[in-house]
Amino acid sequence: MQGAAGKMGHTLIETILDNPNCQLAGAFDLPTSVAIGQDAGAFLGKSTGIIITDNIEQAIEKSDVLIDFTRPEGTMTHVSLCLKHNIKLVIGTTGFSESQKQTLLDASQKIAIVQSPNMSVGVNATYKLLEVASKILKGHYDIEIIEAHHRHKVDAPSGTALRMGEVIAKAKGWDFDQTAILSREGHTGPRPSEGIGFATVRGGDIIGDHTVMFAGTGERIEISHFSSSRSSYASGALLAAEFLATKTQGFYDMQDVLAIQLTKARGQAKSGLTSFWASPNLEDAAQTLQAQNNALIGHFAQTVVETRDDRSKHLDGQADMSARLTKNLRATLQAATHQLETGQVVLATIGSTAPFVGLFGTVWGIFHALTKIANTGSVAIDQIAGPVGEALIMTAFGLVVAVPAVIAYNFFGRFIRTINKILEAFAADLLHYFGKN
Ligand SMILES: NC(=O)C1=CN([C@@H]2O[C@H](COP(=O)(O)OP(=O)(O)OC[C@H]3O[C@@H](n4cnc5c(N)ncnc54)[C@H](OP(=O)(O)O)[C@@H]3O)[C@@H](O)[C@H]2O)C=CC1
Ligand SMILES: O=C(O)C1=N[C@H](C(=O)O)C[C@H](O)C1
Repeated sequence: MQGAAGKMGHTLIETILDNPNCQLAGAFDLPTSVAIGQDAGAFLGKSTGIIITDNIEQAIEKSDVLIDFTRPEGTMTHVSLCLKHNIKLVIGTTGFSESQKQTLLDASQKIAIVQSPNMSVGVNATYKLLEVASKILKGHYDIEIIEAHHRHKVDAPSGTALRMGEVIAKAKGWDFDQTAILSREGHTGPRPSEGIGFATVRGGDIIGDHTVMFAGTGERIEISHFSSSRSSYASGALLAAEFLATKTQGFYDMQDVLAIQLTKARGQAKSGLTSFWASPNLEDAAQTLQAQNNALIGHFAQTVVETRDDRSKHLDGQADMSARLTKNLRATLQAATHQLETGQVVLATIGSTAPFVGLFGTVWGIFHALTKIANTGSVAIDQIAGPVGEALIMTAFGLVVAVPAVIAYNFFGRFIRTINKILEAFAADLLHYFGKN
């Protein structure tokens, strides 16, 4: 964990300590930080045994993944260390220049990197809403993005606002660099119709608000996301770290990590099969799939190659090809399914817990109404209406959050089952073709 004493550093440490799948292996910060020498959990009153150090090499020694929420110049140093020690990287830092972005892309040829200006599930779902809105609002709707953050934020517009602009430009078929109006001042002239305007607000402790306005004639549509805690960024970063467990190299974003990109996975499954069966041999197939960044089908091809070449004297290597391939393909299939289901867990949790928030509200409101009646000894309507009204609002809130999550869960579930069927059939074909020799 780099930037361990920062705002995101603290939220991440807290989230890691609560996550049974992750372990804090090291924490470091700048030599000037007052936290150097302290236990990483000290701010929580906890002892983790991990001391915050300014010696990065020492801190990353025992790590699988480095999580970086710092500044672009810090990230550049961390990338070169990760390359040196072959460590995977989750990057939440924003504000990179074009050449810094290229450095990250180059590094991803050798190590696996997830980089996203916003790791929250909600913001990544919002990108999808923006894509749809941009496509269906075909008339004259001017697009403006307004973002607000705390007074300490150093980059503007926010990485999220810029990504929202890129998503919209892509959906519209516009060139983002040509259409983005990053700021306005003085005599600007009228607004161009093919333009994406940006406005930045900085103040107080605002965690992160983004609103995209589609302003038409006589009407306006707004799509907003408001963060009320940094924990959604932190849990997204940990999902990204888990996602990297099966990756050796490549450049990914949260759309790859979350189930939102299941459509992409289905496309990959179909196109990967075409490339695989069109290849002259297994090695070529594995190479083509790697070049296409098609890990989904690529892992299956790789499994067949590795099983065929396994000459080990362990029990594993002694069984006949059919038995070994069955076992290894089963493991590959399970890993692929687990990967596809990652985002499902988040949706299932939201869908199953949100109604309880509503139920809690109902119980709380009725309890208050009864307490008032008991204290005053009278049953006046104004004593009941307030608490029961609040109870109903809480109940409605629980349902408003849970219902879309359950719908999304079912929708993605159908997608996953379709992809699984494709992969199962492919695994059976591979066994049939390569299981004998
Ligand atoms: N992708 C996402 O979901 C999110 C991204 N962010 C991004 O993460 C970054 C950090 O945000 P936040 O935690 O709020 O910021 P903070 O300023 O609170 O924390 C940054 C930390 O990084 C340290 N740091 C600063 N410069 C360097 C450097 N050159 N090398 C190494 N470490 C350095 C700071 O040390 P010191 O304090 O001693 O200077 C501090 O500990 C920002 O770019 C922000 O935009 C934030 C939230 C969510
Ligand atoms: O600096 C922040 O705080 C945040 N930065 C990210 C960004 O620039 O988009 C993500 C989030 O909005 C919080």
